[in-house]
Amino acid sequence: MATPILLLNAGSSSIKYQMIDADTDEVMASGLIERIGQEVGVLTHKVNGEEFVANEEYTNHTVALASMVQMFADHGPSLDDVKAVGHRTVHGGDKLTSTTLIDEDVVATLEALSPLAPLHNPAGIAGIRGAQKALPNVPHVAVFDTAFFSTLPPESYTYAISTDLAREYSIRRYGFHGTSHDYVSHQAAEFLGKPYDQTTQIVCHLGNGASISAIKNGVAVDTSMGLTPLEGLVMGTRSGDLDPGMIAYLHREAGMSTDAIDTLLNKASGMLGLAGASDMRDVETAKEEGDARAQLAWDVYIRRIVGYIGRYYVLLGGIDALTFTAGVGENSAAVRRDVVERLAVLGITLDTVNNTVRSKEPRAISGKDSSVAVLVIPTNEELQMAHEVKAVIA
Ligand SMILES: Nc1ncnc2c1ncn2[C@@H]1O[C@H](COP(=O)(O)OP(=O)(O)O)[C@@H](O)[C@H]1O
Ligand SMILES: CC(=O)OP(=O)(O)O
Ligand SMILES: [Mg+2]
Repeated sequence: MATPILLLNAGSSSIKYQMIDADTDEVMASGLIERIGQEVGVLTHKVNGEEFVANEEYTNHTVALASMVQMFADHGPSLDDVKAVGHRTVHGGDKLTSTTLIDEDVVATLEALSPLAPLHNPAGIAGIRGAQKALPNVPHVAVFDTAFFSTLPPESYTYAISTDLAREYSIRRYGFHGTSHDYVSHQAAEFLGKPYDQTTQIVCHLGNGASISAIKNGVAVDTSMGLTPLEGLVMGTRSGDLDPGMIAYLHREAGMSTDAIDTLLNKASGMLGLAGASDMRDVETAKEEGDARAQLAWDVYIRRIVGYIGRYYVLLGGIDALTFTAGVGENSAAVRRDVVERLAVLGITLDTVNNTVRSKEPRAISGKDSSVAVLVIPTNEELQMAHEVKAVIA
């Protein structure tokens, strides 16, 4: 007996997937479809140590999912044995706050919330529709990025605007990447050998999208993303925090429509806007070659992270662990170095040798004299989702 679960993590231009046996945590297959919507997309399917690659035009997520299904049919494992499909779902608003069986009402709610997660919810819905078509006879389950942050206290989730308006439009801070913050913070406590509910920590999820969370004795109390996944850190293509006055200013002075401003801040800002490249590897290379734009982008990126760590350190009254995760956090030793170097005032130090070791395992990179454990922990949103889906279908 096994409980194979298919997990889909749909992004704006990509779909990551894994098939996991939720009884043993064994990864039965995994894959990535990139550059959806571009002329040539890439589908990489991994099974039994073998890799199969397809290059096709994936005009949209529905087409991409159909190709994924074909990959499973051609190279296995069979989708016939799948017991359930889990969907990473970014914005559940104030109605959908925990892992939920998907029905038409749930899809309608996600559609209504699309303006609050314009890069993510439409992709998630397309993933749900495509997978429902391919696997019509199994439960489909939504796992929400926001769920982990349902514990934020009012002083953290409240924006200082009219309470009536906020209530009418469900305007509050929700937080995202919760599946990752949840998984990684549990791994961090385990790594330290401390009970989760006695561990106070800061987790830096630095991927294409990026967010930081503050977790006090196992309870999420603050996070850098807010009403939408735009607030907070500087990201690949997103600005993160800025003066909200800029929006009206751009509208009036630059004649930009609200849609144009939304696109600017979500898709053409961040590292892309500052350095001309959204991928941190490209920015790092350009910076090392002396590119002044890349250097400035890097400095703005690091400063924002350091500012949030300082803020959360004070709000939490000190921490046990500071953890880096996701694409940049797991792989960029230079980002970790430049962040931790600026935390010396808090007694937090780095082991510069351990910091450069590459590994897929959780590891400590703090200096011997560090007041806080500094960790690198690979995230695994799909594994966390598999456990949550299994619990819902049980
Ligand atoms: N070796 C590396 N050095 C620096 N950044 C890296 C490295 N490998 C991956 N990245 C960064 O990780 C990002 C993707 O992170 P990921 O967590 O997969 O994001 P997402 O889930 O949002 O697609 C890439 O855009 C890239 O900038
Ligand atoms: C919510 C979010 O920003 O997700 P991602 O990092 O996958 O874009
Ligand atoms: Mg991600």
